[in-house]
Amino acid sequence: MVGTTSFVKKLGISVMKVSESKSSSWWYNHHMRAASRAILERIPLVDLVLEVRDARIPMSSEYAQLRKFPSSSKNIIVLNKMDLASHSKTKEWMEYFKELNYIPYAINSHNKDNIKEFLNFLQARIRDIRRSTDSSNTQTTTIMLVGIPNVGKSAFANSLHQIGRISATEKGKLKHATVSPHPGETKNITSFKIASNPNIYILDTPGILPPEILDAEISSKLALTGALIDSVVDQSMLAHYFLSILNFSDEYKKWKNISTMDKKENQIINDDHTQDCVVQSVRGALFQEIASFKGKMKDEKDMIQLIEAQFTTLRKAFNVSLDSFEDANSIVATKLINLYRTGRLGHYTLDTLPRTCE
Ligand SMILES: Nc1nc2c(ncn2[C@@H]2O[C@H](COP(=O)(O)OP(=O)(O)OP(=O)(O)O)[C@@H](O)[C@H]2O)c(=O)[nH]1
Repeated sequence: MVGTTSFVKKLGISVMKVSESKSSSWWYNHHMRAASRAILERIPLVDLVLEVRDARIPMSSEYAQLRKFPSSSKNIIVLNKMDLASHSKTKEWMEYFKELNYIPYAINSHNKDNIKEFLNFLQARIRDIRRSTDSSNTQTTTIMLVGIPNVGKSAFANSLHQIGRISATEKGKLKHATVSPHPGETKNITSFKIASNPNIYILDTPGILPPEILDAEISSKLALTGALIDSVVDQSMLAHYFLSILNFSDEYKKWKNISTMDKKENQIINDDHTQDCVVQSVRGALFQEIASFKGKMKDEKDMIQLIEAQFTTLRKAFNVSLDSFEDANSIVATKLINLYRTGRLGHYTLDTLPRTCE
């Protein structure tokens, strides 16, 4: 992955639509400004801040506004969506954050056991804070979740609320945060009880981005992981970006057996359009294109040729048969990105650890 970073820069891939990239701060509307102000006002008042980041981009998903506060033992970095990131890279990132005196914790918000372990860790942490601040008699602790859009704050808040040790009536059958694959769905700060005696409340907050993101590579990573609304992103360029990452990785090598299936089986896959069969078909198509590639990955022209060949094969794999080349490519791109975002095309950590940068 180290080589990909500079290569993607060389390719000059810009995933932002031209009309959008011209206007600065296009995502920072007055809702986000107001929410950002409300969050910043509350941070000094809460007992603990959980900064939720996306484990696939542990650095690029930083909640930059937290830098306005002195680094504090109150802050924990939650690397959510660990199920979508490279397991070994997540471990390395955890070590890196520990070296910087942060408290990192990797999690999959959809995994009950993970959430139970996290709750135990959280309660131990709260006991420590109470002891050190001489507030052991305090009956209520308030924790705030902060983060950029779509990192899974609401899914995390819901899971903590559902699994937390509180009575069934307190769980309030109807109370849950809005979870959505689209960024910017959380509009207000909402409180959820996650433990009783002593009480712990968690505040779910709207996702906030910095007013400007000047680095094209960071915006590509934010777009690919779903932190930016898709309407401002060129889906075809985003798919190019993803394919360049995939082609440089080792993930596709696991799909070798799919591509060696005999033609009859391939035919069945192409006729069957259940999600699993489409995924197999896509993996096989991507592997085959890379396996038959004669050029050099590090050569920009060769890489672009490979990606274009992959787009053509993917039209078949996704069963897209439109006459217009642009429409077909944009459908392929959208479908490909969806598969990546649900983890069906491998596990990638897109950020490179600072000490291993080229
Ligand atoms: N695979 C996986 N998906 C997750 C995880 N946590 C959340 N998601 C998914 O990520 C998407 C975004 O989750 P949300 O909880 O709505 O994210 P948010 O940070 O509250 O988003 P905003 O409203 O933009 O602030 C949803 O489709 C969730 O189901 C996780 O640990 N693993």
